Amino acid sequence: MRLGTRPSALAMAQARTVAGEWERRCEGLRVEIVPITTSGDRHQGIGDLLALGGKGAFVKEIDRALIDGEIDAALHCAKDLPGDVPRPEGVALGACLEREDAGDIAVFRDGDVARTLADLPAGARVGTSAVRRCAQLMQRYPQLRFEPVRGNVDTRLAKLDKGDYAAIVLARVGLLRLGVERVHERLDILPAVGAGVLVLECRAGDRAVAEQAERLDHAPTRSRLAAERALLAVLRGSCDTPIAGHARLRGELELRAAVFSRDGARVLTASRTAPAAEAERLGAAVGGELLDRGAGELIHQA
Ligand SMILES: NCc1[nH]cc(CCC(=O)O)c1CC(=O)O
Repeated sequence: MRLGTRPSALAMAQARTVAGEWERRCEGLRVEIVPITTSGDRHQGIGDLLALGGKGAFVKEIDRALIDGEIDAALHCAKDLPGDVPRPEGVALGACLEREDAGDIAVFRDGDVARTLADLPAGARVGTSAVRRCAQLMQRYPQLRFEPVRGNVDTRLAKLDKGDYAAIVLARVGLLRLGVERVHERLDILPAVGAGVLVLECRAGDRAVAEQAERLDHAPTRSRLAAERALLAVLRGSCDTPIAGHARLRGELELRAAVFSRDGARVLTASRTAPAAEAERLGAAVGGELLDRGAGELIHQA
């Protein structure tokens, strides 16, 4: 089984874990990891991603390799799958792996006295790329300067240690998967759609791989992700839209979502519940409600 993924340290660590788990669950299976450089990996400068046409930049080359038969399966962070365009026709969802932590954290320099964002002096620079994070944090910490920081998780940590920033905001799961222990604060902000979920994709119509992929599937995560991605599709969210969405499953599926202005001064929130079997409809309903209340204008302005 040739499993394609990005060559970043995080993607490779994720792929090694998933490959091991897959081999354990499928007798006789051997998984070979195939690193595939995407345009997103080649262009790590600020603004480059937008020029490349959004988040699809991290998946396009891998989609192509899958469709062309160079790999049999692909591993992606659900968060990196574009929300405004459907997945290509030749690509099918094989498995949603069980969700880990969906939360965001602020990471501080080792040895620094600051251990929370509230500890930082006024004017301190905090590196965070996602507009969703900036919008929510600027309102709570108006004394701090939130500035874009791009690059892989390891690159961002290096920029923190070099002194470019007093703190950086990252996905908690990134550090967990890399096995990196750092001084950090958990942030109580609404997560990104798909945060902390890995998806395994296969070629549409490839029964053999689909059957093996099923062994890795976690049905509750699949429902939660379906609701979140339906929300994103209705809102036509891409990499640079300040949208948050997080579904929980406690008997029923509950989806909470928010759309922000770039500075976070304006916020629209919505939340609804539905049976897990109606995940897509739930996502569409929450998205529809936000659009009715003016989310389209907020997203357009952002
Ligand atoms: N923006 C890139 C990205 N895409 C997915 C993750 C984290 C892993 C995940 O959520 O599965 C990250 C790093 C981050 O946001 O700090």
